[in-house]
Amino acid sequence: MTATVIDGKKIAHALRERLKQEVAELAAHHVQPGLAVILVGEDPASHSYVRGKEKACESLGIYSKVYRLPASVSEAELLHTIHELNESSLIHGILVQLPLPSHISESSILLAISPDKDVDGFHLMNVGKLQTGLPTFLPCTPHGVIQLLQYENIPIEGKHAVIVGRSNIVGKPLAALLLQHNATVTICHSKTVHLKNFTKQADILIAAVGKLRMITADMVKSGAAVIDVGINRVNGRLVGDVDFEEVRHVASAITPVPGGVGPMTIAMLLYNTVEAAKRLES
Ligand SMILES: Nc1nc2c(c(=O)[nH]1)N[C@@H](CN(C=O)c1ccc(C(=O)N[C@@H](CCC(=O)O)C(=O)O)cc1)CN2
Ligand SMILES: [Mg+2]
Repeated sequence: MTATVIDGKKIAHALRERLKQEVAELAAHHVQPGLAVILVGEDPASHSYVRGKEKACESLGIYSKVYRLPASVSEAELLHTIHELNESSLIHGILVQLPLPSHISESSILLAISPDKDVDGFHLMNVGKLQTGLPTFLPCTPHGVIQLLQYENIPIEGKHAVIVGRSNIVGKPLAALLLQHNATVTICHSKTVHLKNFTKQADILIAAVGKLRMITADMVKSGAAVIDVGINRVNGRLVGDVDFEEVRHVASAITPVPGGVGPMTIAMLLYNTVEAAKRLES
């Protein structure tokens, strides 16, 4: 078997074209969606993602403002900036790029963002809504994964989805979303004993660990759909958590890195920003 390679760039592009039209329709009603991004510190990867977000907003006609703050910024200063943005009529979406420096409490910062502007879907109120099945902003990467599966007509209902990784930004919210789509969901993590016994059962296998090529062909059931959320840098090159060249001969569908899930993360952020503007301006 040779897997279909899922082209996340193409699917993200199609979504962005749809959003561009929506932004134009909003402009006709004198509404311009606005996104504020707060970036703390000098991490080069975070700077690169934020530039990607800025450029994506520009290409759609979304207003964006980036706050680039030094790693030494205090939690109080950060909270002050968020409180101002909560009140700003130009801003519909607020995002704090993660990770934050260790002297700042991530949970206090995320809790300060107005849930109505929380386009990452990380505020506890929105985390609770997702768990409860109430409408809310869906976290961008998990939502992107669902979109990829749906675009490729990969069935979710009744399927066994195995997620390797239990982070708050990918593993846990993705489990909630897959459950909403009636999958049977297993979450594995670094302390899982006999990981392969679980991954081998997956109809949909999601790798979100951040460990280079940790999913090898012998861990994958023949015909499974394999989604690689991993981002690892090797000598400046990006590599996922899945041994792509080997696993593509076992899976029925597979996402590459780069060009798989990554572009969808930004597309879903744009989607949430447009949604936020529609809700706040209606
Ligand atoms: N507040 C948030 N912080 C972080 C999030 C998030 O959703 N919200 N996710 C990640 C980083 N991230 C967005 O912030 C992100 C990661 C990767 C990509 C992407 O487009 N990847 C490309 C390759 C890009 C490259 O060459 O470096 C790909 O995979 O094809 C976009 C966004 C952690 N923090
Ligand atoms: Mg990718």
